[in-house]
Amino acid sequence: MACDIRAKNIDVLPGRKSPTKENGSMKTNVEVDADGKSNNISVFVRVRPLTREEKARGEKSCVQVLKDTQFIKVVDYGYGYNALTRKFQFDGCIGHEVGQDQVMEKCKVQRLLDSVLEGYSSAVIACGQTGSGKTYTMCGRNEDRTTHGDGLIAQCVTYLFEAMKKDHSGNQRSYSFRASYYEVYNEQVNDLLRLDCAPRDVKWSVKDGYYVDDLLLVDCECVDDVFSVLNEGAKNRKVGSHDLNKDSSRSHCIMTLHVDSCSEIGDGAPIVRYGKMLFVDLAGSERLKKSRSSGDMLKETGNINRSLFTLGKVISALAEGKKGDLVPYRESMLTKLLMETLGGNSLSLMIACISPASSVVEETLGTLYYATCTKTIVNVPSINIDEKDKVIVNLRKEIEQLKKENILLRSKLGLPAEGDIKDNASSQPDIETNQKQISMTVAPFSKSVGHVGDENEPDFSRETLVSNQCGWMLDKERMLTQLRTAERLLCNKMAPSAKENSQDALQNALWQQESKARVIEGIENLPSRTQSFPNVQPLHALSEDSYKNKSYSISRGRSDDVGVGGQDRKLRLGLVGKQGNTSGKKKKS
Ligand SMILES: Nc1ncnc2c1ncn2[C@@H]1O[C@H](COP(=O)(O)OP(=O)(O)OP(=O)(O)O)[C@@H](O)[C@H]1O
Repeated sequence: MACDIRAKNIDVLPGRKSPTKENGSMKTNVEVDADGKSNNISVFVRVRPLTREEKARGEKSCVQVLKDTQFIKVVDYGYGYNALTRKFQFDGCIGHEVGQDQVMEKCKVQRLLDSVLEGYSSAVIACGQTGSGKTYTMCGRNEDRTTHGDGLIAQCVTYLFEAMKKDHSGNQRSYSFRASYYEVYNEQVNDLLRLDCAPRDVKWSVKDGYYVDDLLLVDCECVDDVFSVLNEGAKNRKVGSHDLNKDSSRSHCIMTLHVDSCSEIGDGAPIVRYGKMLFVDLAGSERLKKSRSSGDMLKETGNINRSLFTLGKVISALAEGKKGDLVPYRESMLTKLLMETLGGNSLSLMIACISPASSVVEETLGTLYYATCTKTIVNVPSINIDEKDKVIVNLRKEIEQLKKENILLRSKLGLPAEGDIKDNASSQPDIETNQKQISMTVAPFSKSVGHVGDENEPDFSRETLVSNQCGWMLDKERMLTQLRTAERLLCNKMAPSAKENSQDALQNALWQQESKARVIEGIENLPSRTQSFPNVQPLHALSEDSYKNKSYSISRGRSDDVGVGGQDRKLRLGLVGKQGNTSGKKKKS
């Protein structure tokens, strides 16, 4: 393994770096998590009990979870009387006495699932040597591999569906749920839900990074639909038998749940968020001397160990703070597909599974060093949202900010509260009338900001400020109306020409916002009477045409080109699925 924390000879391994915005962001268009969520990858350790065979061989347990459950102690008896003890610290350690039903809570997976409903990408990765309990943790006890078992995936799916039902966000939301399941086997990607097709291609896009092309995405309307997907995948994944595990996974398996949520805030356009939950069950590293794999399994073991070695290199590079091309993601298929999860924009959690058997203490220590490196990796979680929606969300925030500023200015100027002015489209003539009345009231004192009343002397009289403030207020009302119209048009998916109009309206609103921000900035920084007056112009001094003739650029989202192929197919399990890439965003009609 590439990570050389062992060389530093640290017994209790170091704490976390404080989250930084710069570390490891894969995307440039991310919205940084504003809720103060921890951005480090969380790492938990799970120790399985000794198996019947191990007990029969007289194996001793060399692992102990300490009382406060953040520390774990490993005793290496290989040194005879001078047994070497090493202590590690993680977010949590789960002893062999802890049952399946407590794993989700102990590992604080709910936090990740709630984030998925908010539109974040999250991931749970199970790692560890062969036979350490990764598949058991993720999929549960499914000896015949036909039931979903009581593993973490099943519990998470149940939680997600219950949370969607409750919809405790308070917003009116509708959700759509889709699932895919694939494996990375001998550096090839196989769709576990369609065995009849050739290995899938892994492609790259600037916005989504690496993704599996043309993967079957199954629409799931209830928990049982997802369990059917789980069972189908579990049946089809490559499994082999060797001395360390009779049901050993020969591939890395990734199950993805896509949770798209559509929320309507106020009377504005609905905002679509693309949440995603990844469950990664890695194949275990194995020593041929101990596993005694043979035949085809030799090649599989070679590929598993090679890809895990690259994963170790990636983790090690990220832990050292390396970025960009210095992180060797491209060296294996597995690390390409985990790019978002390790050092990307996902909320990630690793469960390092270990065996307590003293005969595999070296492998156990290896897993714990690996996990220690991982906990120093900082991700930059972001909500997955279309560019168009992002513009709307940002405009809404800006409007809220301007409203607050408006209230403040009004209270300073002793003006009545804002509610007196109607703000819907039908009130447009009223606004005009209001404007006239206000202009008449303040006419004797009215001078525009930027106009110099007396040759060199700018007019800072209270009346001028009142006049300007009134003008800006009316502009704001008009902007709000335009923005709402634009939102409504976008929302109603109008004809292309109408879309153009709505785009214009949105652009106008944007431009007016910018101008207004400049004007407000101007008044906030009013110079003293002896200084020259800032070169600003009140918004109402500009005609509609003057800003319509300007050219503006608004970047459009890629929602049209990252999509799910439209062709419906019947799964063997009787569910209707759609082909698509793992980015999972729905293609717009
Ligand atoms: N926490 C646990 N409690 C009881 N039994 C467990 C536990 N964890 C694992 N086991 C048992 O240990 C054996 C190996 O587990 P599992 O197949 O999940 O290992 P794995 O890490 O997925 O191995 P591989 O990498 O070879 O696929 C299984 O028989 C499983 O039932």
